[in-house]
Amino acid sequence: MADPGTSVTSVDDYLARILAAFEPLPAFQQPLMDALGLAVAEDVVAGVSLPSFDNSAMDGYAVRHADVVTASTDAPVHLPVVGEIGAGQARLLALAPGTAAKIMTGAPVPAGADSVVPYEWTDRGTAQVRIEQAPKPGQHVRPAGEDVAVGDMLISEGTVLGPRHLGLLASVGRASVLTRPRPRVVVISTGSELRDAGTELGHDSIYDGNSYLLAAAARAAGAIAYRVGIVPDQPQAFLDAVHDQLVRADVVVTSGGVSQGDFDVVKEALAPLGTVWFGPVAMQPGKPQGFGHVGEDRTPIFTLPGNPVSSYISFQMFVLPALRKLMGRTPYARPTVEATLTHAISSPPGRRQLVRAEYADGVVTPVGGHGSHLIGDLASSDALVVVPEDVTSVAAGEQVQVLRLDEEF
Ligand SMILES: Nc1nc2c(c(=O)[nH]1)N[C@H]1C(S)=C(S)[C@@H](COP(=O)(O)OP(=O)(O)OC[C@H]3O[C@@H](n4cnc5c(N)ncnc54)[C@H](O)[C@@H]3O)O[C@H]1N2
Ligand code: MOO
Repeated sequence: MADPGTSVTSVDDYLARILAAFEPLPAFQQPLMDALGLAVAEDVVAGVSLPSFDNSAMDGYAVRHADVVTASTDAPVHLPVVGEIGAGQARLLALAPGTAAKIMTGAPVPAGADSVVPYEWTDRGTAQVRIEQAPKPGQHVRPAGEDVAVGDMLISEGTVLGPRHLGLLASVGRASVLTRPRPRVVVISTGSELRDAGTELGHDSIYDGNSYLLAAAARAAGAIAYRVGIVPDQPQAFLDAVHDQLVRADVVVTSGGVSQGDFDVVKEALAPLGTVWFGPVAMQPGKPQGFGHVGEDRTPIFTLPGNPVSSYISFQMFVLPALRKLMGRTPYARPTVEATLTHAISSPPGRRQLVRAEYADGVVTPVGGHGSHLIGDLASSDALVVVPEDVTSVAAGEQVQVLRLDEEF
């Protein structure tokens, strides 16, 4: 992708070229709490069974079913109590016929016992117990291996680990799990007109929304985001900022400075390197794009357009799939869902248009105007209607494909 492009590249070709430039990050054993939200890179097989020994489901008395089978309120059975077994205090290993042992929930059922009588069916005796109701054979005993057997497949490769998976991993004794790390994404905004939120604005300056927008999108995608903030329209300052950041970057994302202007700093600084492709992509918003590699380690760099909506949509279309590939998460690109369009849309021929919209229950409503500067409208939307390249108008009531922006996938 070193040659500067002149002809328009299709969205699909551009994405395919980008994805071909990424391989999943190498996986390593990470402590469980660090693995939350990461894709597991191994098939996890149970090394122990769960429960790992027969244990009591109730506080009560471990007995042999045959000894208490006749017990009733009118004809209670009396048994001598020969010991007490608390969870984690397995002193009594075997129970002789005709005896009972106090047992607590979770404690191992002694050999010889096969059932547990809950306290509520007894007089809670300590030397001798009066039993007024018989358990069924095996009742209130949780047998070893009932839940998980040694060798069971617990979690298959590629699963994104959530709280329940981590609980299971810890329950089978795993302190760490093979997972791919979160990619580190450095986000840089370019533009001499930019000021950081919370500072004074001049008469011709604007607040830098993009570095927050993109860093937050990277974090929401599961990456670690470093928001470097603003770099002015000076090629050397830009190159210095990029090179300063490479040490902590798996991916660099910039915004601004990639179209046809006289101060398009990103293009001016990177084009001479010959390692970054710049060109128009057949998409609206987000026509001017750039992607390539910088620095000794050939760190991937996405140079997104500066208009906030273009920047965000470019992230969704190209950066997000690349980050997911690095993380070993599939599918790479956000899937579409079908919905009924409430209002007609027109679209330029030859470009895939992504229309800001609100989605609810299979119905999608366009939000605001087409302008790529309308970040207010962007924030009010939660979906993008995809109008294909060869479609120039869609009528109200037609079925369309929609990208739901806040959906996990
Ligand atoms: N003669 C042409 N002009 C433009 C073309 C074109 O084909 N020919 N393409 C337009 C399109 S489409 C887009 S998109 C923009 C992209 O321009 P740049 O990537 O060079 O971005 P800038 O010029 O730096 O900024 C564009 C716009 O966005 C505002 N901006 C930039 N950074 C931020 C930020 N961090 N936070 C908030 N807003 C930002 C900036 O002030 C400009 O208003 O080019 C068109 N022009
Ligand atoms: O194609 Mo630019 O990305 O909108 O306004």
